[in-house]
Amino acid sequence: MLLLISPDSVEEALECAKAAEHLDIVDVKKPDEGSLGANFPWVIRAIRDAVPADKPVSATVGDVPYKPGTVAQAALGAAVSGATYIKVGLYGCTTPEQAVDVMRGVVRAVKDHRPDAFVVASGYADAHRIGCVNPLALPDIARRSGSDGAMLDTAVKDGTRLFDHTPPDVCAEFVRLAHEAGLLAALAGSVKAGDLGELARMRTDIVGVRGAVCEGGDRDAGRIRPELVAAFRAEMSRHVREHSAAVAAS
Ligand SMILES: O=C[C@H](O)COP(=O)(O)O
Repeated sequence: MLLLISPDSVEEALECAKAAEHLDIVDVKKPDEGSLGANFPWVIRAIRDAVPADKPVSATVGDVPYKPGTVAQAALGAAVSGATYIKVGLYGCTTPEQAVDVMRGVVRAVKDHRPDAFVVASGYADAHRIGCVNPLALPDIARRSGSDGAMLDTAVKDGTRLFDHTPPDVCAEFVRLAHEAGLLAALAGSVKAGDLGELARMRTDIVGVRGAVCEGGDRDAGRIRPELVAAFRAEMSRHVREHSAAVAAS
């Protein structure tokens, strides 16, 4: 299970860099522009320069509208700026067809520039609150568009969490469908250390967090702290080890 951490600035990325040994992916976003808010190209570039070269940088392209051309161009901007994971929040897509349209444009724009980049189609666990595509439609959207991964986050950061909207059995089905389609499955949404057992058992590939590694658990007012990243990682590794031992014993 990989750990993705989302700083909102170069300063926070430097805090992440202090905990580099405990994380796998540094994810650039701008939370004040939405759950998957896009940051400026120069911030992505500066964060790429600030974190160790062996840590991939991910960037969110935004909570995007159904405008395939606009989104493809934005995704290319993120890739040109140094991100190798490109995450697109399919906020304005109300049907799987619209979402596939958007993601096909993104895949082409990004992979023409950088074939080894990793494109992630992101939906929302609380899709019912915003009227976008259903969480379980995401793996097929990612597969049909040639994306590399499917992800769920929460659209509304109001204290409700991934499992409040998409219970563990539905998340497990999401992961199963993603794996069946040959994709990586990423889950986020105010995930806390107490969720890691479930996430390990369902064989989640990437867990994305911000609030849980910020001071006071506050993703807005709190800042990312390296010691919280280290503690979260330790808990994650413990659950992965326990799950592997249980599988080996069964
Ligand atoms: O991609 C991960 C998100 O930044 C998750 O943020 P959160 O844990 O504060 O919901």
